[in-house]
Amino acid sequence: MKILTAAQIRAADAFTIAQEPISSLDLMERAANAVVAWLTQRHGSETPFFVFCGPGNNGGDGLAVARLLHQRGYDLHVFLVGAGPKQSSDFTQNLNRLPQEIPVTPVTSASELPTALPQQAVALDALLGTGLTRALEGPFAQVVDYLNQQPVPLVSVDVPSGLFTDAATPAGSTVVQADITLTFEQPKLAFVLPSSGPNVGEWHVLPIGLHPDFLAQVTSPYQLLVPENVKKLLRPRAKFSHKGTFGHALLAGGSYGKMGAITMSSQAALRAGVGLLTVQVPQVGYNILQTAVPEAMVLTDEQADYLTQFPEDLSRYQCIGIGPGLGQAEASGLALENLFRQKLPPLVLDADALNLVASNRQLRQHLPPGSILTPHPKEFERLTGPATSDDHRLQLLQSFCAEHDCYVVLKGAHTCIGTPTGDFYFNTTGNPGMATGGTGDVLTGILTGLRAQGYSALEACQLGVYLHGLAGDLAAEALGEASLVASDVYRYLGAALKKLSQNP
Ligand SMILES: NC(=O)C1=CN([C@@H]2O[C@H](COP(=O)(O)OP(=O)(O)OC[C@H]3O[C@@H](n4cnc5c(N)ncnc54)[C@H](OP(=O)(O)O)[C@@H]3O)[C@@H](O)[C@H]2O)[C@@H](O)CC1
Ligand SMILES: Nc1ncnc2c1ncn2[C@@H]1O[C@H](COP(=O)(O)OP(=O)(O)O)[C@@H](O)[C@H]1O
Ligand SMILES: [K+]
Repeated sequence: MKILTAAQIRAADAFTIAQEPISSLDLMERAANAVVAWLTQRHGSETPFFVFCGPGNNGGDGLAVARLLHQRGYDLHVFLVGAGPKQSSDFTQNLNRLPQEIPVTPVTSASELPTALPQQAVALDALLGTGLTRALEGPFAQVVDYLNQQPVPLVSVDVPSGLFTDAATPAGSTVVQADITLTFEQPKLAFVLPSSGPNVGEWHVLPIGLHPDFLAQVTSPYQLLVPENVKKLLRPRAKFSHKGTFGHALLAGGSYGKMGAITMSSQAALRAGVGLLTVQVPQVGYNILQTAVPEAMVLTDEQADYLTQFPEDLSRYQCIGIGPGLGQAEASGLALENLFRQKLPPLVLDADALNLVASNRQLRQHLPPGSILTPHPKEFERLTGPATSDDHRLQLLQSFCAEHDCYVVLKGAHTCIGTPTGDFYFNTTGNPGMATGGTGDVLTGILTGLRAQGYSALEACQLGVYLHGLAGDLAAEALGEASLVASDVYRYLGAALKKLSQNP
């Protein structure tokens, strides 16, 4: 699913109005109906709604929602902020359509608001949407400060008011802290970035029938990984296939005290469906691997505690994953330098392999093209230098991927896959239960296992990142977020694969 800018959404709106055709007022009605359907499914008519409307079409949505909720027997109170000469015509028409029984209070300062909203109420933020042009001040800022302090669920229509959707929101400005955001047709870039995402709360995309021709032809470098698209990448296992059909992966890593990392990567590669797995570990890891992962073959280094070499014959492997638990011994760095000089199958580089690359210019310059790198933000900034904002981080991601012709899986709440072509894919699965040591090692194993099966680098990234998060979600559903540990993620990988393949 594409992520569009505010200008593209306005163009989609205009195209739909002209081509469907539909009046802008009726399009607003469709949007309001979608919001009302969502709200009434979750809140019975005993819930009073307090609806805060700005002067533009976002406020117009709020007024239409108020009318439709009233028709369904809900108690409402509407507050108007900034209405006047600038109000949009659809706002005015919806204000005129508002039944007289609904109390309407124009607000010019916070002192005109109730001391506190009743605890059983829901507040609806329809102050400003994608038409925001500057940081909030005056009555808008006062009302938003007030809303952020109320002990009631706060639901934003389209966008939390005060949040810039496709540019950085000025530091220190007032922004709605939504519990829920009901956004129209397409998610906004600000929803998936770490500095603005927390304001959005849980978000849901409500289709409002924007014209499919426009959505098909509009281009955006930003996409969301959604099950309908990711599912298409899955390759069924043919009846007459055998273990050779599904590739032979090599995982290399582990060091004294860090054998768990490579052990979990190994489990994950197997659960991702690889045909054969060999694991190269220092001698200290031999018994551990053979006991914990009996399905894997194990090669040992001549060193006891860390890796100093890679197997001589690499031609038998379809992918090599390097890094989990590797450590940063100088000899491991030298082994990596030697490796990068050879003709190689596709690589997945993680953790200390990335730290070694970051600290060694030789390695950085000879990064094999087509490699997949899986840094968390700190590892990423070791590779590129510090990012000053979310936008800057995306720029760094784009230039790093282009310069090194590689794929970077920048891990986070919405993991972002950067590509050499400049396209970005944001993940939609995963949960805070996955913020626990070792879940990244599991991802490395999944990516290595998929790449070895013949998925392209981009396919492996999309499928692997999505499935990893989905496995985490299924694990959290069964066990709760706090107790989730990394090994649960590979234990639920089979269930995630099954769920994705059965997605309608
Ligand atoms: N296709 C879709 O997705 C559909 C979208 N729809 C809805 O339309 C919304 C977009 O509506 P919109 O363009 O009228 O903009 P909106 O956000 O209401 O505000 C504009 C007004 O606010 C003002 N203003 C701006 N910044 C300000 C500030 N800081 N402080 C104070 N004022 C400020 C600005 O005036 P300015 O002073 O900038 O000239 C102008 O008067 C969208 O989010 C969705 O809810 C649906 O109805 C149907 C289909
Ligand atoms: N809040 C969150 N929501 C979704 N996914 C998360 C969240 N926190 C962490 N994750 C995921 O968990 C993994 C953590 O990886 P990483 O930081 O490398 O951990 P480790 O090095 O301990 O293995 C990443 O895939 C990341 O996307
Ligand atoms: K809003």
